Amino acid sequence: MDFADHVKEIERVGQGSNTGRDAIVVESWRRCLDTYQLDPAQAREAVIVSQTRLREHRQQAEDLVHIARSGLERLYRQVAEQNYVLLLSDRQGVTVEFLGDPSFNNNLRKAGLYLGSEWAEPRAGTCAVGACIATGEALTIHQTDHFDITHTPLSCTAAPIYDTQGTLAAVLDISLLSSPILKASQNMARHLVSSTVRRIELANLMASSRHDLVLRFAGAPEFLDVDPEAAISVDGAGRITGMTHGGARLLAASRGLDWRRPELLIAQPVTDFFEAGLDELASLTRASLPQNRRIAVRDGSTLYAHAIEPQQRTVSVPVARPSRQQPAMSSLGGNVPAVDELRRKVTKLASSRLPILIQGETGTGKEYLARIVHTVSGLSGRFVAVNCAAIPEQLIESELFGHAPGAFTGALAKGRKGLVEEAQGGTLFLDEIGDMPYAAQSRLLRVLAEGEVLPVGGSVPRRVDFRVLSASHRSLVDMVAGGAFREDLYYRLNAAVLTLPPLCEREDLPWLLEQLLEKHGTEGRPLRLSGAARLLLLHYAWPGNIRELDNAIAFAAALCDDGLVEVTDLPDQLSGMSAILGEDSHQADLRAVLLTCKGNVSEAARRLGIDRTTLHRRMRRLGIDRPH
Ligand SMILES: Nc1ncnc2c1ncn2[C@@H]1O[C@H](COP(=O)(O)OP(=O)(O)OP(=O)(O)O)[C@@H](O)[C@H]1O
Repeated sequence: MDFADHVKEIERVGQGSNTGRDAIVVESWRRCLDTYQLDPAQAREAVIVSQTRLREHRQQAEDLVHIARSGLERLYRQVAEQNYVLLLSDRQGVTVEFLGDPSFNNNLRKAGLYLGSEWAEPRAGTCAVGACIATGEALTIHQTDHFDITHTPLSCTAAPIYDTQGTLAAVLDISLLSSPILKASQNMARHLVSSTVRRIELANLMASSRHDLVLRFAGAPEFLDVDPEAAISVDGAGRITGMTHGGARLLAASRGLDWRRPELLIAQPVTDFFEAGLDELASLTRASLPQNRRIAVRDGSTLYAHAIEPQQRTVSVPVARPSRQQPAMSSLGGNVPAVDELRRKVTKLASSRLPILIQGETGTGKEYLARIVHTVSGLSGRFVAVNCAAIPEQLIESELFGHAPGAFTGALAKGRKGLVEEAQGGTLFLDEIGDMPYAAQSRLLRVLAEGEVLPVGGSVPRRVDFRVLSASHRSLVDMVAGGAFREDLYYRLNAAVLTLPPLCEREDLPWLLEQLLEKHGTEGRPLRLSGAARLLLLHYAWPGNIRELDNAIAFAAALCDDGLVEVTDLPDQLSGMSAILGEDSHQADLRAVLLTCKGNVSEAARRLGIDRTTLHRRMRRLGIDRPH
């Protein structure tokens, strides 16, 4: 379909004709024409917000992104081979998290599939994120369903993420730059996105309901403990305090209410919706088999339920908030030779103020190490981290070096300091330095060589004094050879090199695991692992390195009962492995305990808190022999 036909079709729909599009598309086109007064004949470039606004949006979405990350990364791994990119946008439609193949960066950025792109309907016209925000439904906006001709090559599928109070909090989207003609090709994508959202909402509800009883529901007992469809939280007085979107729909359906009106559900007595008292609901714990945990809903249907007791906590700490403290040298790793060697190097280099290039795959802890270097160096200024890949190309110079008064139309009249000056007396950490555009590389080189920064549009340089650390997961040497990275800048940045190994090579994995169990536990009470969960965590290949491990533990912390992480609380890519091990989790748990006790049944029974006869009976039932 060419441009003129596309505009004509939108105009016909605006005049009330039916052109065979889905109702959801027709309604969005009408909103674009009537409410936002957009002109289909005028193509608009994708809008990318400034780095400063992006930072604000990301900060607001931080908790959610942290909880969502494990789900996002898993989804991305499932779809990346088909060339999908993944966006998480906040409720204003601003992309706050992005996962995509960096080799397509330029095309993706142009298409608006990037960090900071703004996808609200009034800005971008009909698109999946915008229509999802407007309707609250999961949907696909395929090619010419888009209002704006700029976006018609794309096929985008999005699902809303609701917070525990039933308000739309974010949108998860997967998009293709080019796609098969048929819209039906995206049905699987919708299914994948929706199930990821379900798990993210469940993790979010678990993380925010530590004092409340959580009830999870499924239509079939087999899925209850592994992939519940809905969940709600209930306080000690039996009132509903939170819900996943599935939970909202379930509650609303049980009384013939509208799920879009969460105020009719939140704070209502749970007994209004189920044929059961609070005590009865609270008794539906894992102590009884899933098939015995049936519960009658007020609309006459039957569900299976799983009650998770509130966790006893004295201080309320949001479990999902990442620590903002500067890590100390001791937190670099366990006492193994490779880490000791790294520690020795860091101690020597930290006080020298030499520029250090930190190398390592993504998620190996490059920024974490940079923070340690900053702590150890004792510099009095701030640690300022800049992700060069996240700043749109046209803004990178003004973000880094600031701009002089009136340098841009619409820019602040007073001018603004850049991030380089914010690092005055401290450390500037340039992450993904390989993504810095060539022109900005030249300016950075001048700053480093002369100790002066010249703001964009300015004529008077200002003196700066800071330590520069940089990192890249790409090989800068190759980039220099290919002419994409300035050789002279490369030599300025890598006066010294620190290399972080991938997680699968780290001998201190058990130590790291303990740190993260402590980090994601409640105050003074680290998370605990079942034997099988520990085995899986120690044997998994960890393609995503420490970040993936960190996310997996954050995810498990949100899902687990009473601080004990079992196999079913781990992200799917791990819990799936238990089938590979060929054992159910009880069997693997017992086996692990027996192994650690070197087959001593009395000791194993003591650790499990049961007597020896019971342990022998369980071993017989599960077909386990004593290890020799
Ligand atoms: N030694 C460590 N101990 C505990 N947590 C760590 C350690 N190293 C890294 N982490 C955690 O792992 C996660 C990833 O670390 P970081 O962001 O530093 O990785 P990165 O290599 O900079 O990633 P990217 O290449 O994507 O920028 C963070 O949540 C960080 O807190």
